[in-house]
Amino acid sequence: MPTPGLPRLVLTPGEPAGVGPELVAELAASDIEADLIAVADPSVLADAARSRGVTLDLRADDGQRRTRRLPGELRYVAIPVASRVVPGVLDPANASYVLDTLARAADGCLAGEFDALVTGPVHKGVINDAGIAFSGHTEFFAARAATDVVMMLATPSLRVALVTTHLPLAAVPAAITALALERCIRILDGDLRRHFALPQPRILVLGLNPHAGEGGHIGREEIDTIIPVLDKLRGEGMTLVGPLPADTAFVPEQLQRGDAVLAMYHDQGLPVLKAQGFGSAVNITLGLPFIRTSVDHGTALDLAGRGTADAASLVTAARLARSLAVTRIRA
Ligand SMILES: NC(=O)c1ccc[n+]([C@@H]2O[C@H](COP(=O)([O-])OP(=O)(O)OC[C@H]3O[C@@H](n4cnc5c(N)ncnc54)[C@H](O)[C@@H]3O)[C@@H](O)[C@H]2O)c1
Ligand SMILES: N[C@H](C(=O)O)[C@H](O)COP(=O)(O)O
Repeated sequence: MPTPGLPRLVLTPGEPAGVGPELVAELAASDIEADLIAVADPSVLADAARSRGVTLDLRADDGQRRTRRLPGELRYVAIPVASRVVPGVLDPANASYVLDTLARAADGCLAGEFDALVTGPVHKGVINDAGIAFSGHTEFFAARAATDVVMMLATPSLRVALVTTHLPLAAVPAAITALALERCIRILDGDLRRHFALPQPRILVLGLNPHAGEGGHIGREEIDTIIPVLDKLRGEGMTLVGPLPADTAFVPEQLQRGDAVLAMYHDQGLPVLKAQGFGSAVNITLGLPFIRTSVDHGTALDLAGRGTADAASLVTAARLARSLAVTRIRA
């Protein structure tokens, strides 16, 4: 079979004052077998590489698929920042720049220009401070691709997916509707089969309330919404365990029963995953028509420009994106 060449991974460094640009430089210095194309201001990448002590060979992307990339080679699609970047100092003037990089990268994936997207961390607060409503990459790409998605974070031994993502805790119960839960489980089940070679995924579904509602005495969402959806989908052949009390669902004996945990909200599932694997976990958006992986950490403004931030999560995210892209290209 003729080799199609290297997979083309598009990278968005995220918040320019955060650690994202220097981590992209570090990734580019690695020997990952993929072409790397950053959508960014090339001067931000060059400054970040210098601060990291990394030598980059930066060139504009010509759209061609290459068969070889040497460590240090990084292509770029240029988008200029609006305001000079000072590491560690947020500037709302650059919020549109960040979103423009996400939009360009996603559109390139949708058009087949790139094989997968790997994102660095954005600062949600500064984008909102600039007057632009934004709750996260996951929601942004879902809107861009006009599809439903599911956020899942993974370490080598734990996968945690979320029914709801970035919304106030007070808004969570109303967001867990039968429709939303059913859509979420269908996407999770389907993408675990498609991308993770699990022919019959076993999903551990958490309850919303303490003790999964204690038979209705500590909340009724399990009885009124979650159990009926699980029963319906089990009837279609899915393997769904639960709803489980969240406090004991992550003990090793329980985790052995499943391939992924489905948490009802962000801080029900992610603290456990990050306590186990912070810095080397990957965030994957399921349900998109393109592959998107991301770091498990934020902008780490306290570390920006120092050259000490750990690139492990970005490197792991890029390796997973590459592997998923190669599988897709060969299929
Ligand atoms: N993938 C993303 O886009 C993403 C993920 C999480 C948080 N965020 C955003 O990042 C911003 C800051 O969030 P936060 O302060 O809660 O989390 P954070 O991950 O930026 O920082 C938490 C702690 O972890 C450390 N840390 C983070 N990344 C590190 C790395 N690569 N190497 C070493 N140490 C690292 C930081 O120094 C800090 O002490 C927020 O706006 C948040 O929304 C973005
Ligand atoms: N919820 C993610 C986390 O805590 O790691 C993070 O905020 C990034 O989410 P997006 O990929 O949707 O920006």
